[in-house]
Amino acid sequence: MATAFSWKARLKSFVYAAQGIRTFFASEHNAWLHLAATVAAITLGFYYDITPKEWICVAGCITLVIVAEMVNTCIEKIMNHLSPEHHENVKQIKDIAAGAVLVAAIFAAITGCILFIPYILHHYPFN
Ligand SMILES: Nc1ncnc2c1ncn2[C@@H]1O[C@H](COP(=O)(O)OP(=O)(O)OP(=O)(O)O)[C@@H](O)[C@H]1O
Repeated sequence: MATAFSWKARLKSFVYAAQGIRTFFASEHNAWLHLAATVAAITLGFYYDITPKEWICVAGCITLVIVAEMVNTCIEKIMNHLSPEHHENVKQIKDIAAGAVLVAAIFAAITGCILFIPYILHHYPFN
């Protein structure tokens, strides 16, 4: 039977999720790289005064990559916990999860180039 709805329980879930985000950024080296890329993209966005639609693209890319990395981290931790010994299936699972992050990061990098290169060329004409 479902338990009764409780705002206190919902608030607790929110706090636990925030703890998860804090743990991710405090302990994962890849998270620091994503954070550095995020700061760079936001700085460029303000510097070139990009449009609201372009901000949505930037925010979407940042979110996509960070969410992919968080899910990848979860999969790594689950596999390390359940199957610490070497196994070919574990390798495939971990590599596919890492590949998902790479796909997201390539998409974000391509989007960043399409978005920012015209601004850079416009502000610094080389000819
Ligand atoms: N238990 C395991 N069984 C088989 N292969 C594994 C196992 N653990 C890791 N691997 C594989 O070994 C390689 C290196 O994994 P490892 O997690 O050390 O590096 P990584 O992906 O760079 O990790 P991190 O992002 O934490 O630095 C990857 O191909 C991974 O799939």
